[in-house]
Amino acid sequence: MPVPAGRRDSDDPLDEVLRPPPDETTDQRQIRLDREAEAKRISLAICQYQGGATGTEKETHCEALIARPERVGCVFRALRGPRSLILSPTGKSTTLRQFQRLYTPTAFREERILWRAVIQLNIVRSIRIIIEALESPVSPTNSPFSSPRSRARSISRPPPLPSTSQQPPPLPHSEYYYANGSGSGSHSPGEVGRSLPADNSDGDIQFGSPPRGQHRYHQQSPPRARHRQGSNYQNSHASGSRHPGHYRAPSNPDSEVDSDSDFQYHHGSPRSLHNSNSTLLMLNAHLETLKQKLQPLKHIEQMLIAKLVPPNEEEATHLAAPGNPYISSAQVAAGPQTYRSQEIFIRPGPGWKGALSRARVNYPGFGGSEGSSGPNGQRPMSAGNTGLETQDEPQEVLHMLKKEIVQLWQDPVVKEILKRKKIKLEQESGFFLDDLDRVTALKYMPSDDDVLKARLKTVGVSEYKFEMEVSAVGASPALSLTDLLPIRSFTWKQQRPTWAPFFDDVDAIIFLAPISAFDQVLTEDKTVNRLEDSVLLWKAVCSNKLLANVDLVLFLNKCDILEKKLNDGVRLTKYVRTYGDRENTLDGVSKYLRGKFAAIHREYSPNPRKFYVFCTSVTDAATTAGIIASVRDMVIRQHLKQSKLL
Ligand SMILES: Nc1nc2c(ncn2[C@@H]2O[C@H](COP(=O)(O)OP(=O)(O)OP(=O)(O)O)[C@@H](O)[C@H]2O)c(=O)[nH]1
Ligand SMILES: [Mg+2]
Repeated sequence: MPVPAGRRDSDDPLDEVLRPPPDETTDQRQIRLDREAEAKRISLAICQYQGGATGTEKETHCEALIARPERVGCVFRALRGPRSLILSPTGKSTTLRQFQRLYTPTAFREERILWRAVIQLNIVRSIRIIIEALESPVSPTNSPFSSPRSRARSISRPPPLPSTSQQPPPLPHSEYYYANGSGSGSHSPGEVGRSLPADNSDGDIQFGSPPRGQHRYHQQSPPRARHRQGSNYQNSHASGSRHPGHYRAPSNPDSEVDSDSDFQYHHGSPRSLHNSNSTLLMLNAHLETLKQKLQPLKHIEQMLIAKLVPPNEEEATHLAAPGNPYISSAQVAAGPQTYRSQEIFIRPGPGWKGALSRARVNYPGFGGSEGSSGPNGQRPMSAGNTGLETQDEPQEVLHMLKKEIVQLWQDPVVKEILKRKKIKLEQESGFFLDDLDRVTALKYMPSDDDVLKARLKTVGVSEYKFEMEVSAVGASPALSLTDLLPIRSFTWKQQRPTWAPFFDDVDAIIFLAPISAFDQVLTEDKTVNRLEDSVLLWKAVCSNKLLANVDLVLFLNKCDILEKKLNDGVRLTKYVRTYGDRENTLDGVSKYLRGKFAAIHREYSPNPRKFYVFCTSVTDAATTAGIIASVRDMVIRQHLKQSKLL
């Protein structure tokens, strides 16, 4: 029996839904056919990409898509698109930038100039941290935390909730659509590691830790240099004092804690380091002069903050204590804080970029004879006009002070003090002091890697919808990614009810565990090892019933920093007792941790589900592109499966 036009001879119940309406007009028919053609194009694009890979699973997937393009079109258009959530204490925004690089390479390239202000701010921050370190005394003793001699604590016992009555404010939610454009992107499938080493079959992992409540704060007289008049860098708060109120700021946030902390000379005695720091600063007139010369950076910092924070934002400074975005600058002002314990933050979304674009046109000379301004005085965002010619005072000042910045950073006394204070700027976010020649050049244009390395804290929940640029290679359907607040294992329970709506309809969770942080403690609770916190959080995510059917993608992140640390001789076993005497290499450590995380997933997941794990350095554009493409594929595949189309 012939099948009527627009009908399919099938007993598939979806055909009923997809069938064109019997009273379809010619115009409606045309619209439908156009949509189907577009859906087919997208499907084929996915398959072209996937066709580049091997594996029957992918081939089957492609065949299924090609066989039913109109159905796929229905999913992409009528239903919600693929969605995933990024959960992590750190690395979320960088991962989002990687997705942007892949999906909208032209937009990514055009926005690079806007990141110059962030990089300038990162440089200024590094300098101010150094100066603060010079001005504050060095604590003679350190926490015994993580000593091999301290007692071991199993991660199965969660840390107590912090004694805070502060409630998070309502979470702002914004949606950010990356516009279509033209450009290209390439990607290759990354490794999906599901095999586990036999000796890592259980999730038991033990960290060294001090007895609870043992925090030592040392209030010392500030060195005389801090009281010099005229220094804009004076910090009126003694570093390391106990903080009133809810927030207990450590004396040395983000510091690594090492029980073998005694200061030792390795290369003889540089200058006069044998006495106290105040003596040191007094004797070191050279550093004092440098400090004075670098004073304009304070003004530059204020300028940059004003540029980055949209004018309609209430908070003028947006200084937040790390890990605790709810500490406002007003609260910060009320209690002693070190400069280092605070960080500029922005709300997620395009706001700050808009503010920055507008700020650029306010510079004298811009939009004049160069003819570079757009129709409304806006700087046109085209690759041809990058804004590099625009007068940029912060860049000029950094360029002018490059020599002094280099001298400060390379000064042996500075190096020793930083070492003594366990401040490893080169391992911290937004570190550009080793690239000063390049990044302080007057016509400096940030590279892709610079944009990924730049640090700009975001506070709030944001959903980003990535739509592939038309000409991007390997086009795929729009993908939504939600960036949640920075989370800690102890805030998970508190904030989970607020996040529950975001868990709904999610196809995958991308979880980033910064495994390089095995020798660091949380800023909020110096008794909790950062790796331990990630493990606890992972356990909570795996066991969450709302997420029981959601695929999990685990990024064991910051492998580049991990490798450097291991090569520097920092031993994992000192902090993770269960590591025993295994090889202290990137390969050994990542295999071990991969096994532990996988075992927790197996043990705690309410239902069986897919689990993918990658060792990543998400700041590395080259290695991450393939992984991101694979993740995108998985999310799309899971989405189709959830929609019962695969
Ligand atoms: N070296 C290195 N740096 C990384 C890696 N991943 C992230 N970073 C850096 O770590 C810093 C923090 O990363 P973000 O992506 O801003 O972290 P986030 O999760 O968005 O943090 P919040 O905005 O505070 O919630 C950035 O400067 C990144 O460049 C990595 O794999 N290697
Ligand atoms: Mg962020």
